[in-house]
Amino acid sequence: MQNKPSFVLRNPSANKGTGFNDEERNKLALKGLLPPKVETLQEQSDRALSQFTSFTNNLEKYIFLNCLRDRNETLFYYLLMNNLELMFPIIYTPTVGEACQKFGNEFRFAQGMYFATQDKGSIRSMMDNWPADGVDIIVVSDGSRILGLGDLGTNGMGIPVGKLQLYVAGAGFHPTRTLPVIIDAGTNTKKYLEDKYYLGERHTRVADDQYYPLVDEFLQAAFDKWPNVLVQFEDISNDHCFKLLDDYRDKFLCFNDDIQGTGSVILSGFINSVRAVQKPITEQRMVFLGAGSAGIGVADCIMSLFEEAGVSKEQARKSFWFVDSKGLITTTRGDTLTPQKRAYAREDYDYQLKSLLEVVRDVKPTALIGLSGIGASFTQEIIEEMSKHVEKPIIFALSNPTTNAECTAEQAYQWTDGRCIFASGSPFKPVEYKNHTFVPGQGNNMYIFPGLGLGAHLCRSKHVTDAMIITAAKTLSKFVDDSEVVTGKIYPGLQHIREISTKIAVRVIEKAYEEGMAQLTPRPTDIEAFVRMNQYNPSYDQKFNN
Ligand SMILES: NC(=O)C1=CN([C@@H]2O[C@H](COP(=O)(O)OP(=O)(O)OC[C@H]3O[C@@H](n4cnc5c(N)ncnc54)[C@H](OP(=O)(O)O)[C@@H]3O)[C@@H](O)[C@H]2O)C=CC1
Ligand SMILES: CC(=O)C(=O)O
Ligand SMILES: [Mg+2]
Repeated sequence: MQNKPSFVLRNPSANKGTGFNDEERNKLALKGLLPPKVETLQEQSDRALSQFTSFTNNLEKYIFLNCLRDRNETLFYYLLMNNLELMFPIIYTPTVGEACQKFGNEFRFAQGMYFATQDKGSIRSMMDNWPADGVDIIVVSDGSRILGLGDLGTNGMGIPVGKLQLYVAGAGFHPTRTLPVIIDAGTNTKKYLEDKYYLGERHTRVADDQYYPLVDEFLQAAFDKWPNVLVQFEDISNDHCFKLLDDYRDKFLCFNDDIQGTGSVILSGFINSVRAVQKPITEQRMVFLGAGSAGIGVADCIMSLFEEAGVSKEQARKSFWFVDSKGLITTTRGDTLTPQKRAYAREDYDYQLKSLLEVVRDVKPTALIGLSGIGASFTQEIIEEMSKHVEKPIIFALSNPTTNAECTAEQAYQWTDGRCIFASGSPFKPVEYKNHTFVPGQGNNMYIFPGLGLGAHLCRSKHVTDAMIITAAKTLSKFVDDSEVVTGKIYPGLQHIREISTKIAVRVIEKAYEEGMAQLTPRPTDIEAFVRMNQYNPSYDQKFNN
């Protein structure tokens, strides 16, 4: 079967289905294997869209799209790129969360690679099994913190798969050169260990003395096999993700999306919020609910605004209040803080504040940033309390998926009487309130990582630096003009993601040359043209050079 030319119909990267023309059908011995009509990509896409919309259930839509991708990659990306706003919430948050939770039950075919504890010592040779010629980008998770849904073990594979689909549609990585990876170090979620359909190794998570060598072997193998690859760490619990980033960020081309990608996208939203409320960063009092990878990553990025305003780090830290599962993080709380929390722990509290409401009463924040994974934690009482003291409250309910959002868009607009600047991690529909339509922004790292990754990869950057993360944020913020910002719009529409990613990639490449990180020589004379030339666009006559 594999040797027959008609096998092309079973190869998603080569398959055109009814798009094969008569000449191709003759040459590839496809005559009789397809219905007579030769269709254009647009005609195929119209049919696929009508099939997609016929499903009433989002998980079925997710399965439909992934099965389509497995049949005809070009058609899948063509459809996706022409229906971004309709389909991103399916292949990505929120539906991807449900798909991960039900991964074992809904499994149909394998995507990506799995490296489990039993594979220790063999990872490099296993990589030779990957069928594609080369790999430019890997998204790797160990499934330990999937969105706000907790430890899903190998069920987390939906996240690297979805993020890479965004890398292709959003930035233009070539689909055949992307590799989703799960490091299977076990799961501590009893439900999955007892689920007969669970597909991972059936044991609790291994200890650090097994975990770190496993990840190290994976990284060494990946960079040995694909020296120009970029590795994105994704949804890895905070007991490991900070150390992994510290250990490898100056060794390999890699970054952590939840720390740095989220930091960048929320910095961008914050830059525009400051424009919208017309109060400088130095007058902002920010309360964070959640001091994990995302919360700390965001604060570290927002710190750059203080630095630019000439404020010392020590002084700037006084504008941040962090609340975790034990309450306000202070140096006097009596527990041992991680280095990341210690950096933002308040030194000026000789009393303890246990709840977010108490903190909001005490601090009178101008901005409330939710990265806790705890749905509905911004209650009416909390938001109304905040609104008493600030004309235009900045409310970011950033946890994913939608069920884990700290509040909904509708609640935020209603409880602030339409005065807030609102963003969420998963999309909310526009809200009608008092004869006004409010369009909530989606503060999600999907606006950053595709362009950041493309830029860093194309110029063969040695590493991903903080300056690149900040540049990406600023580039994104400029996609919203002053007339939009005054209406409370802080993020551009998703339909512009290609253009945004292209500009981010250009700025990242420029930064990489400025910092001496770019290894591509000679430097392209026209960087934007160089980026555009290397972007994948789904078409049946696509010629790809990289
Ligand atoms: N919009 C976006 O682009 C992104 C959104 N996210 C979302 O942010 C959320 C958090 O992600 P991440 O930071 O990586 O997760 P972490 O597990 O690293 O951090 C979660 C934080 O929330 C705190 N927390 C948990 N429960 C409570 C509670 N009841 N009250 C107060 N604080 C609590 C934890 O406290 P403690 O430290 O005490 O355990 C911890 O500090 C997820 O839902 C994720 O989907 C993440 C990345 C990007
Ligand atoms: C968006 C994302 O990366 C997360 O929720 O983890
Ligand atoms: Mg994530």
